[in-house]
Amino acid sequence: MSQKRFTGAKILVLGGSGVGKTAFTVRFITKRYIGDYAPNTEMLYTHKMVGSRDEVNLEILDTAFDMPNETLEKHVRWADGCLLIYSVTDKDSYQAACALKDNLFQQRGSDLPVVLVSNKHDLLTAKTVSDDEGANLEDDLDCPRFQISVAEGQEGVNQVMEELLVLIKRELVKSLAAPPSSPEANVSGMEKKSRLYYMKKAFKKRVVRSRSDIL
Ligand SMILES: Nc1nc2c(ncn2[C@@H]2O[C@H](COP(=O)(O)OP(=O)(O)OP(=O)(O)O)[C@@H](O)[C@H]2O)c(=O)[nH]1
Repeated sequence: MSQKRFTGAKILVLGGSGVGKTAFTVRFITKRYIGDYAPNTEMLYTHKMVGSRDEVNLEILDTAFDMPNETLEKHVRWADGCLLIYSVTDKDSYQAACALKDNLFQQRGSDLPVVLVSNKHDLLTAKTVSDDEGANLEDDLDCPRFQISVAEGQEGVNQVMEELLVLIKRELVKSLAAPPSSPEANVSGMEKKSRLYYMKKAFKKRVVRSRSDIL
């Protein structure tokens, strides 16, 4: 990402097997839904978004779910923002998203903008992931969640990308406003963020527990 102006961003697309990572990426870039994609392949796409005032160059990395851990870590370090996708018809993909969430937090604290995407909402009769489970993960990630169908429409895909770009821009502004710091200071800042995140989670759990004690 440019250090002074928002001219581009690196976007990581993560999620379990067959959740629609490629369908999402291809739909965003080409505005088409083909329906049949090469399974389990990693692909880096580049895409230029031309607005009324400026251009933004996007690199979008559509990942394969079964990548080695070192590859995942390298991708997470590379990214300016991340789409974490699960399928509402596939509980395993929800569990995979939960595991990926832990990985993102361990590496980047809360400084990596994430948008959670619950896909395949055209198949609600086959739904296996509840709204509460989706909301819990959204809460844990402290990020926006969109419920979409890549198959059925372009609008949800565009909204997801717009939101992620807003969050990435916000993170850029924040990093420009922060005083320059040493690499050591960065590490401890990140640890502080992770610690804060886990404290927040523990506090929430305690509040829920004491509420259920009262009831
Ligand atoms: N019904 C429905 N099918 C979808 C939707 N999005 C993707 N699919 C289908 O789900 C299958 C998997 O989609 P992909 O885009 O290949 O999923 P992926 O996450 O890239 O898969 P891997 O790379 O193999 O992990 C394909 O048959 C898609 O057509 C959706 O919103 N609704």
